[in-house]
Amino acid sequence: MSSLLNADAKAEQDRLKRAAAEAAVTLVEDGMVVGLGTGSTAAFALEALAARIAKGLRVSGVPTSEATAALARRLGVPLTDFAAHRRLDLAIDGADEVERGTLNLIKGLGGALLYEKIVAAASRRFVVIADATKLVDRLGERAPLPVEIVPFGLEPTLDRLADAGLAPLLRRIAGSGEPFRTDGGHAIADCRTGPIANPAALDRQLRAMVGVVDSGLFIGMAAEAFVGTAQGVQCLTPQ
Ligand SMILES: O=C(CO)[C@H](O)[C@H](O)COP(=O)(O)O
Repeated sequence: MSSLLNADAKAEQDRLKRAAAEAAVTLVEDGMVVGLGTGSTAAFALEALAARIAKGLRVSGVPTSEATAALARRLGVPLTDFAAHRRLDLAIDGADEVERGTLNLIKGLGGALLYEKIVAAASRRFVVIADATKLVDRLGERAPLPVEIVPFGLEPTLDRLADAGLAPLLRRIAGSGEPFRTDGGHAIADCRTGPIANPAALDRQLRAMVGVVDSGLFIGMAAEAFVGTAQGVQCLTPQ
């Protein structure tokens, strides 16, 4: 019974993710170079983009992960890279938490935060897509904060995160027992922060730590968030 309820809730969440993704993909114009996000919501956006390409839209995409690149190839979405395009017109990506008002984000539970941040930073317009469960009053309320770290010196870096009160847990590939590695070859520590009072200060503190590559905090980067709700898709802008 409860697994049926869970299946229903998951189907509804997927419906809202898809609706948000489809709304964001309407922003894509002919000739654009688009940053392609990672995760289940971003996969719905890729499907919507592929459907428009099948009808004649000409675009190319820069993927934020090998998984997204593989899906894009399967769906027939042409890929390009930063060597050919230093600036992207638009990037569309999911998020683990979206803070109401600021549109600051936690990203990276899918393990692609560094490449996602590089793509978002290189884009003229960065658009977030999410279902309503991702909206929070304060970042860190529900999701852990992923922090990407260099494997060399992993243990002292984890100690540094623990000394900062962040209770880091290493992300592991389910079942294998091996530490998870990002496409860039780094490890990820998921940190329990609780509600974060000053995300910009925490992001600065983390990025200043030896051994830390980047944090999953995306501060002041999102221009809009398309959020799928039971009442329809809301387009939020930073207040
Ligand atoms: O940051 C991410 C991957 O690194 C994803 O965008 C985030 O985890 C959301 O995933 P989903 O759309 O599957 O809920």
